[in-house]
Amino acid sequence: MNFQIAVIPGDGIGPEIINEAIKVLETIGKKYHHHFHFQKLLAGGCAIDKVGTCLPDETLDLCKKSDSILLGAVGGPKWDTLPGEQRPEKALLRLRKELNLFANLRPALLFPQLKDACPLKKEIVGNGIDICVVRELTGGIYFGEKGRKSSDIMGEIAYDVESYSVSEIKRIAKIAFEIAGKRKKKVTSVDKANVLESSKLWRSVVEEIANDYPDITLHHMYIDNASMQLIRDPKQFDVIVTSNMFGDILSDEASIITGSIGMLPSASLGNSTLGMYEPIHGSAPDIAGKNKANPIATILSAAMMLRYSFNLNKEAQAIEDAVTKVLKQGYRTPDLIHTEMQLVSTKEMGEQIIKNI
Ligand SMILES: NC(=O)C1=CN([C@@H]2O[C@H](COP(=O)(O)OP(=O)(O)OC[C@H]3O[C@@H](n4cnc5c(N)ncnc54)[C@H](O)[C@@H]3O)[C@@H](O)[C@H]2O)C=CC1
Ligand SMILES: CC(C)CC(=O)C(=O)O
Ligand SMILES: [Mg+2]
Repeated sequence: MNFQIAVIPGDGIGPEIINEAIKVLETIGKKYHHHFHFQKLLAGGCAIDKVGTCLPDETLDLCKKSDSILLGAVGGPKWDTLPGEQRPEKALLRLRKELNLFANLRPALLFPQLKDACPLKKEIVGNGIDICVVRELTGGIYFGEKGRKSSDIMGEIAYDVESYSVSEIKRIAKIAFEIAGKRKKKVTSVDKANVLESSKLWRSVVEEIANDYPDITLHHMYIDNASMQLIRDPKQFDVIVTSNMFGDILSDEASIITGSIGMLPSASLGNSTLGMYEPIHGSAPDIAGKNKANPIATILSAAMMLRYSFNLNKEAQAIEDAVTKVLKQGYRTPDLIHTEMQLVSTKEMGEQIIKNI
């Protein structure tokens, strides 16, 4: 089969990790007789430098026309002083919004081979950690009204508004319950309903949706407690459903108990098969250009693309199995390294995964 993939390498480590994911997909294409056509597109800081805007119209158009999108990361210190609307990160927010990719799935899976890289005690980790964070992606505080005003009494004021509609909460809650139905049948909805009005609505709508899923257990948890429980006893979680900002933060926290932020992939989905797939991490300016970044999160994101956008389940599994084998063989990028392991670069990790497909 033929698939048109829009590729946005972006900034920092973006191009390095994307190159490895493309090579992995090409290998899968050859082995299973699919033709993946990659079209590299500009977005982020590199687009600002080249054409003066973080999301050129052409990029958005071609993304809309493609079968799926694979993205590295955008942003970096070079563009940090730009006003919010012009920053590279705005490209990402616009892509998510324009393509209506409201559901961000972030599976936090501790590979058994990485137990030594997990900072938690062995008795806490037990047989492993397997959590799916379902993050609302096109609403909440990242998209609310924002601005500056001045007050005679307080001086300059900056504000960002968090708001959620019933329909936005319903559609993300349904996705979380559907996913939980295929897993351990437990949803933890994370909010701050003891303080925030938007969270009170969130909680009541999630409860309403839960009535349609009688075999799924629903728990509510405040975000502050959830952040602590994730470290104290991560095994209590199956599916976590939460708002845009809480999900952003909690998934970075979840990533480190799987060994490294370089391990966590994501799928951003909407109502069609068009999805955007990207690692959960950013452009990692501190290691950019050094061939040190862990490409596994991006390669696993490519596997999610095969599964969710193209329905190529055995091909996705082949990538995931190859990652497991490489970890078993002891290959580690610097973020995962500990004693007795074979230190490899970004490129070498990609090559080892390809060898194992
Ligand atoms: N999806 C995206 O495009 C995102 C972009 N950003 C942007 O990225 C830039 C840097 O943000 P930071 O807060 O530093 O977060 P970051 O996720 O880029 O990096 C945080 C830490 O994790 C490490 N790290 C990240 N990915 C890694 C990988 N694959 N392998 C090994 N180590 C890795 C970095 O070296 C750094 O020490 C900012 O401009 C930020 O706005 C941040 C998050 C997501
Ligand atoms: C621009 C940010 C919202 C990106 C980010 O941190 C994320 O999606 O995880
Ligand atoms: Mg983030």
